[in-house]
Amino acid sequence: MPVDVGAASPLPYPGPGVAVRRVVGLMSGTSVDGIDAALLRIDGAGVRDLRWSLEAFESVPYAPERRARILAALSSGTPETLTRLHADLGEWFAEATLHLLGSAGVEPGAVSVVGSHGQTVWHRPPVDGRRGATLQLGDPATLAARTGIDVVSDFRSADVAAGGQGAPLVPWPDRMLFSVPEHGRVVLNVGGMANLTWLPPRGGEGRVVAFDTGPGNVLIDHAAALASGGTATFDDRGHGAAAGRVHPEVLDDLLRDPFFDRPPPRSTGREHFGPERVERLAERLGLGADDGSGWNDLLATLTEFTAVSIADAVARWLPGDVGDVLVAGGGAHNPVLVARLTAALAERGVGAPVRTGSDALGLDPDAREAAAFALLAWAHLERLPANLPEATGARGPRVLGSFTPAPVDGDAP
Ligand SMILES: Nc1ncnc2c1ncn2[C@@H]1O[C@H](COP(=O)(O)OP(=O)(O)OP(=O)(O)O)[C@@H](O)[C@H]1O
Ligand SMILES: CC(=O)N[C@H]1[C@@H]2OC[C@@H](O2)[C@@H](O)[C@@H]1O[C@H](C)C(=O)O
Repeated sequence: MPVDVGAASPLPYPGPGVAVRRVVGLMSGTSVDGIDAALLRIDGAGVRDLRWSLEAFESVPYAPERRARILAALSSGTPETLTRLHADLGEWFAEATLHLLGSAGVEPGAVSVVGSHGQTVWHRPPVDGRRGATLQLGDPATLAARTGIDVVSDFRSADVAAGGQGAPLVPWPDRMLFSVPEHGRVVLNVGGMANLTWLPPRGGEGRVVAFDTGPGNVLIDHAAALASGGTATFDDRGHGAAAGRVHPEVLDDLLRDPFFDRPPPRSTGREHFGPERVERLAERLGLGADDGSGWNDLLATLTEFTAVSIADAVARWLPGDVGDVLVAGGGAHNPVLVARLTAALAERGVGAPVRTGSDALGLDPDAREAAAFALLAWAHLERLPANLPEATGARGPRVLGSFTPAPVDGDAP
């Protein structure tokens, strides 16, 4: 797919570049459901004549004990458990990369670089003049050693060091992947958190607007886990929510969160919208282990909360025409959430079609973030700044990521 992203690199292009690259992108998101791995083929050396195609994609779910370890480390990790997890995630990311390449029949030697987002442990945006801080785990040296491929990781720190939020970072790839000349559009990710990118029509005036809307599936997931005694990790296709009734007063309280009044740039994470909130709500509603319909009401309330907070953000903060809303991320698999979002948008005067699926996006919606980190790694190799300061609040454009070379003589275990 040819793209013209409109903005040339503000930095000098360093050299002739490499005409065709294969690049792997890895994402372990705030849902902690698994590792998404995408293999992109990128043709062209500069940003203006870039062509790309998704050659392979795999989502490798975390085994329950691995997921439990990550969640425990995120909520109450010690220096030791976090350090061990950093090393182990490096091994797991390498496994996922080699598995992806094996399935695609591509030799590691044919891959230029792996762009590895890592697992966010903590994300503190800048507030009241205090700088932000963010940390993603997943040792890049281990990943480079096991795969024999150079790695770009730690994508958020340069933006944070420049006074930015360090998130969202998908807007730059989004502009390449999804903008169209005919109309403006919203690309929405409903993962653990939810974030959106508003793209002005390609080639026209207007700046990209992007920010975190608030929670995605994180609260719904935790309610589903509590409701099932730990056997479920999400509300499959929204069945629980569909069977429940919204608690209007709980919904109002949730929507009163000051985060929603904060204008962009803004970002958030599990530190703010996390499982503890659900535990407090379950206590407030007096939900016991066998209270099936009570849990369904909570699932309905949290699903409504997620949908309404996204629709409010679209209606409140976007500057221009919304021709359509493309939904990516795991939330696209929840028809109840998508239906509630469509209705909430219409209630706010946004009648744009809400579209899910590969036909709408032009690639597998579950692959969007992993593909984005492949493009961000490519941008690093090309020395292209890839944060959008208007989205993150950074003082200026920055080349994102840290480079870890693979050992020259290989180092497989
Ligand atoms: N069949 C389904 N029914 C309902 N929800 C689903 C289904 N499949 C996936 N999901 C939801 O999608 C979530 C995973 O989404 P995704 O992989 O996009 O999140 P992530 O990348 O971890 O998050 P983030 O984008 O915030 O980093 C699951 O935790 C679940 O809530
Ligand atoms: C700190 C962090 O990991 N943030 C994630 C999270 O998941 C969704 C939303 O919150 C987004 O801001 C971000 O990820 C995407 C990939 C981004 O940076 O664009």
